[in-house]
Amino acid sequence: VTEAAEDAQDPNLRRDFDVIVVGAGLAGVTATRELRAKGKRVLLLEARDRVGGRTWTDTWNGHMIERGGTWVDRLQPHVWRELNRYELPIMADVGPARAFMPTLTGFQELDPSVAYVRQNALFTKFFEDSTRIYPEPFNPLKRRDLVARFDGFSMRDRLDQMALRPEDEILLTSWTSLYGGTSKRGALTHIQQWWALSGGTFEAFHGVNTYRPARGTVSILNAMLAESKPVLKLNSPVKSVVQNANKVTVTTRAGEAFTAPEVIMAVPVNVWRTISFSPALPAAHREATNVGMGVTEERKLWIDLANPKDRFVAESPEGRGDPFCFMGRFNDGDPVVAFTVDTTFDETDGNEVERAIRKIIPGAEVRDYVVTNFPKDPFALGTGGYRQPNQLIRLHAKLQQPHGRIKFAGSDIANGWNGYIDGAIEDGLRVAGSPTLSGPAAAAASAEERIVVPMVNRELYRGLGRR
Ligand SMILES: Cc1cc2nc3c(=O)[nH]c(=O)nc-3n(C[C@H](O)[C@H](O)[C@H](O)COP(=O)(O)OP(=O)(O)OC[C@H]3O[C@@H](n4cnc5c(N)ncnc54)[C@H](O)[C@@H]3O)c2cc1C
Repeated sequence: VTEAAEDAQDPNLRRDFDVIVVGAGLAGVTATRELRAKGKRVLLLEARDRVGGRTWTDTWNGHMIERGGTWVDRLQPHVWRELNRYELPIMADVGPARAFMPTLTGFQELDPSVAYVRQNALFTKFFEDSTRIYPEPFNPLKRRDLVARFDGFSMRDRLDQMALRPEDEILLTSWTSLYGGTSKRGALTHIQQWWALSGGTFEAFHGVNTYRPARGTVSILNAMLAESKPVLKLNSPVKSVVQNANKVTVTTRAGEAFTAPEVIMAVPVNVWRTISFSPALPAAHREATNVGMGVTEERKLWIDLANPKDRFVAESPEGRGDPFCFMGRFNDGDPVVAFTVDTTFDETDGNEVERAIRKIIPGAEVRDYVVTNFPKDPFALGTGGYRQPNQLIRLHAKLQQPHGRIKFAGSDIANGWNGYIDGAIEDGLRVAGSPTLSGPAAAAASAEERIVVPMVNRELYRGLGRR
């Protein structure tokens, strides 16, 4: 059968492709679009019945909710460029009217701008070396020598080194635990790089959690897929990937086999260990997937609170038995979003959930809630990527290396906003051989103005509050 004759066939019946992309998250879909633009015949295999992976726009009790990744920002040039390219509208959270912040004995209610000023000073000190060790923040190993000095540090080590007054330290550990799973597990260099990517200011570091696609993160994926029209097979979890000198055979759990000279694995690092590779993965890849790169503690809840009904934010310190490190309602009428990394907390028990919120806000009343547990999901096995101490220098560059005919992609191994939507898109570009953005190119993408950007006041808590 000639290639032209094959192309005339229904592409859904093809078994042989130029590239097989495994995983239809933002990295896999970005890579697919780029390869389609280069004229490649691409098969995109996705385990779930939906695209998007660790982003998941859903409807719950009449609300559009994001069960995974949500916020995007101008400082994240890869996603910003996509929003502009497809003219996808964004919205800004209005932000909280009240802040519940931890004290040594409980919580106090503060004006959000007061909480913001306090945290600003503490975060700025926490991050004081960050822009120096990351002079080119999209190139994490540019100053390998400087980064090496911090590579073994956890965020807990940094807190210990700062020797803060206890009442100050507890204003930081909601964040260091949320991002790392625990402050001890999370590498200091990872969050330092995010700070450098934010330009080294608290306004921007906090502010990257302000805007979100008004039609959901799924609107980015749908726009990319509509443009590139790959052969997409949902409900097709890949079981094995076998390569020989000429081609790779990818077999699904249902026993369907497909071949291509090149395969892109755009599944989470933590999932690699559940797929059989022949020959076996290189040592660095095996280590990464066995130790884990996606945070394995985090669960995200959307809560219908009958009381209070207003906009608020609440933060809890690590290790004190207050399970929701971060929660809040940022728009009138929205449900409350809450994150927990407390592995002793049973978020499936509604009484426990209500009790935990009442410790912060007496009289809180839970009407209903929904939990998303990506760490328990076999196709995620974790939430956003976040390295552990000593992983950056030892593993990062190696994980981007191909294994024969197999390439790897994903936010978990991205150079820039690793652990974010932007990192997934960046890494999808990289693996497809398309240019990624840094330096002046990143600045130009961030300056794009084809979409309307609601004005926010970045001097308020979480950079919010309309001007
Ligand atoms: C709770 C939570 C909150 C977050 N908040 C933010 C935020 O506000 N802003 C932000 O920028 N980022 C956020 N992130 C991070 C962001 O969502 C991720 O970094 C990004 O979506 C990862 O994209 P990816 O393509 O690298 O991986 P994934 O989205 O995980 O895509 C991998 C795909 O591979 C598929 N797959 C897995 N195994 C197989 C298999 N065996 N066969 C076939 N397919 C398979 C999966 O189903 C999935 O579709 C958050 C993440 C979580 C979980």
